[in-house]
Amino acid sequence: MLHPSRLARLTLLPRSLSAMAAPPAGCSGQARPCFAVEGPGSDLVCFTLSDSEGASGSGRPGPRCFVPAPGRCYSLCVPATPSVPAARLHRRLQQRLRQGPFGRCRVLGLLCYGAQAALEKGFLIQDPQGGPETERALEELLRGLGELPPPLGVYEAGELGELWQCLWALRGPGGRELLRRARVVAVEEPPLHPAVPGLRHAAVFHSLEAARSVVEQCTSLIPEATAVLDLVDKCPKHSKKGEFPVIVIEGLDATGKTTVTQSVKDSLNALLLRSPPACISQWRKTFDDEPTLIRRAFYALGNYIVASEIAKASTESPVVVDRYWHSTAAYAIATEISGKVQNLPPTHHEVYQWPEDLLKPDLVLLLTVSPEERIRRLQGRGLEKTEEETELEANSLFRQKVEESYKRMENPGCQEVDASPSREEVLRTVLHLIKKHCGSL
Ligand SMILES: Nc1ncnc2c1ncn2[C@@H]1O[C@H](COP(=O)(O)OP(=O)(O)O)[C@@H](O)[C@H]1O
Ligand SMILES: Nc1ccn([C@@H]2O[C@H](COP(=O)(O)OP(=O)(O)O)[C@@H](O)[C@H]2O)c(=O)n1
Repeated sequence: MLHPSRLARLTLLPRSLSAMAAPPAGCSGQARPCFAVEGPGSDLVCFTLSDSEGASGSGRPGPRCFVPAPGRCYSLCVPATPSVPAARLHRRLQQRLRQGPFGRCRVLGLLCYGAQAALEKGFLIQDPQGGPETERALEELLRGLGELPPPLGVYEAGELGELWQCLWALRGPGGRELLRRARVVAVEEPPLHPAVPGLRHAAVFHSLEAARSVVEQCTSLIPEATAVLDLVDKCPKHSKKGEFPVIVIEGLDATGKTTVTQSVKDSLNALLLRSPPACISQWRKTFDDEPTLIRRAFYALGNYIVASEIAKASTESPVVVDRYWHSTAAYAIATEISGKVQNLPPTHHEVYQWPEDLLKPDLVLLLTVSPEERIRRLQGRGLEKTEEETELEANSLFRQKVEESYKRMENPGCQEVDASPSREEVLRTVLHLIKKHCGSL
């Protein structure tokens, strides 16, 4: 359970995060918070709250589709502060909303700007049947979080067809207080996806220290976190590359990375490494089940461990690496940015830049195949699919966002290789590029 004093602290944003707290341009100047509902389609549906009474008040009519007639609609949000307790609270709510009385509801991701324009993350819960059960269950869920539970938003249609939000603070056993009642008014989708400004704090880590401090916050909650930190701390800091070339192979699952890295290893007499490294692979499942903040910090630390392995190995032979920082960043960006490819951070954005303290490879090759060929290869391989792989298959938008994020990476960027031809031809192309970029081997 989250201690109330901790919950209160979560609402205070550190100064460095003030940029992340700014409401999107489409919502600036609004006294009331803005909301953006994510999915299930590729568009964000954005709305804000207005003081004006009645259906003829300012702004476009509220997004009525939120409240399924004759059903009801609710929202709950928690601070998006990139802290382990906040991330775990969000995850806990997400898991609870998949169970029991919420089974009949549609649950959509919600991003909003709360007090002092601080970004909050939460859920819009659409109950198609209405009735008191869902509201009762939500209250119970929130009260179970401690003495200062996040408020509950209840949406209802007015007599003139307008949409209202009532925000309730839950007090004492069974008590509640109306914090505000305001009209819901649709606004334009902001030019920048609301999750973009926070990416560098919540999902894409640009220094060992940033990732390390997240995993350090987990040591009392996740026993494996201490073991990961022990391994990281044993690695020399600021590893430097040896004289032999270091080649990274990136790409979506089943694009041929394992096949190519193995053949390059044999052809060049190279050492083959992979990220995450074998020494932390046994804890992958544990961290994959954690919220983004923790999961991505784990993979980021894996890259620093691999960096020290690369540094050592590249003094003796060429090194080929199966996935590295670009994978960690591209998957993190694609999972955090909902909706269409256009919602990704713009090209040259800071999230696409290589971390200054991480050993840089000489060459990064991005293997690409058509979605159809990828699925054929996945099926041919016949291995059990991970949750993320299943999502990739189901969600071609997600796949496009991962691939586009890879392509936007800079310093070093990824050089694309069409991996659709035969294994032999792909290997020839890859060896040719290595020779061109890294000289004679
Ligand atoms: N060029 C290729 N043509 C046809 N099949 C390929 C080719 N490269 C790899 N495969 C097959 O596709 C599947 C996925 O390849 P793999 O190297 O395991 O991809 P990844 O490591 O990127 O997940 C494997 O069954 C592999 O044998
Ligand atoms: N360097 C890395 C490697 C993997 N990952 C994560 O691990 C997943 C893929 O790993 P995997 O071992 O299944 O990769 P393949 O076997 O498909 O090459 C991605 O979806 C990423 O979420 C990461 O974040 N950073």
